[in-house]
Amino acid sequence: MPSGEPLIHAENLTIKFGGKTAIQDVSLTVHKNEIVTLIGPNGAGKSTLLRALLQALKPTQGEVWRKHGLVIGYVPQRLNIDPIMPMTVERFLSIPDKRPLPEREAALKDVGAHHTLKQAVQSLSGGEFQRVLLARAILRKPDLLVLDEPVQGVDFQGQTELYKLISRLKEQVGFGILMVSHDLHIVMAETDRVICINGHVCCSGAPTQVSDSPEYLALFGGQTKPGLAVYHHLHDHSHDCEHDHSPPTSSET
Ligand SMILES: Nc1ncnc2c1ncn2[C@@H]1O[C@H](COP(=O)(O)OP(=O)(O)OP(=O)(O)O)[C@@H](O)[C@H]1O
Repeated sequence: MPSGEPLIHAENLTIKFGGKTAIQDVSLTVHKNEIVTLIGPNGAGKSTLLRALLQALKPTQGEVWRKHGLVIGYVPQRLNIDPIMPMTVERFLSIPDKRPLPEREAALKDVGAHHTLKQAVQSLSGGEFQRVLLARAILRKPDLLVLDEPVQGVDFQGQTELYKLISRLKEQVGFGILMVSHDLHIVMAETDRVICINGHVCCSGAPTQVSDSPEYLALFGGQTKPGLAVYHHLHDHSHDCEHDHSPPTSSET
């Protein structure tokens, strides 16, 4: 059981786009000092859920509760930087909130990317860019970090390093962390709780519980090269859970 205070709680969230149900009856809580990882196939509703938690999207049903005064640092899945207009990391870190330079430098040091300060954002490697995005998020001094696939485009070695870094930041600062990942194997070691969604919550629990479960083995048992395979939740297995596991369809309105 998580020992930290609850930071954010989603209660029975259902989100529909027109007649199409993206997520149905999804509940989750993230506490201080824990890492919760959301996994699920493409189109499972992970980003939709994050958007609702970030209050960028109003749920069709259900509610989001946040701790009073909660500050969230968000690392988006994609960020398009204009390739024509060079922008240094130093300047990038002052958007949208301008923090004093020493704070920006300290955030970059925290994520091991201080050397990039004067570099153009467009010239960074995938791993460096993810670290800079992380620095920008922690500059807000958040209680909760929300990371939508934080290692996208980063090689295997870099992914492991980034997850270790995220975990270290959690230990140092006591953030609550909610992240989306496709690569369960690598993220496992650094995660306190895994929630598998495919329109609804399929399974959840501590990584060891999940990884020992028949559901998990049916899904991941055959993967011998962690991190190299993209996770696909095929749903060609059975769960112990009693609810329906088919993805939501437009008829589920
Ligand atoms: N603004 C929108 N309008 C209509 N449908 C949407 C909208 N946003 C998301 N959807 C649909 O909701 C479903 C869930 O999408 P979402 O992006 O949340 O999935 P995801 O799990 O984050 O996928 P991925 O792993 O590919 O990023 C998809 O079927 C998607 O097409």
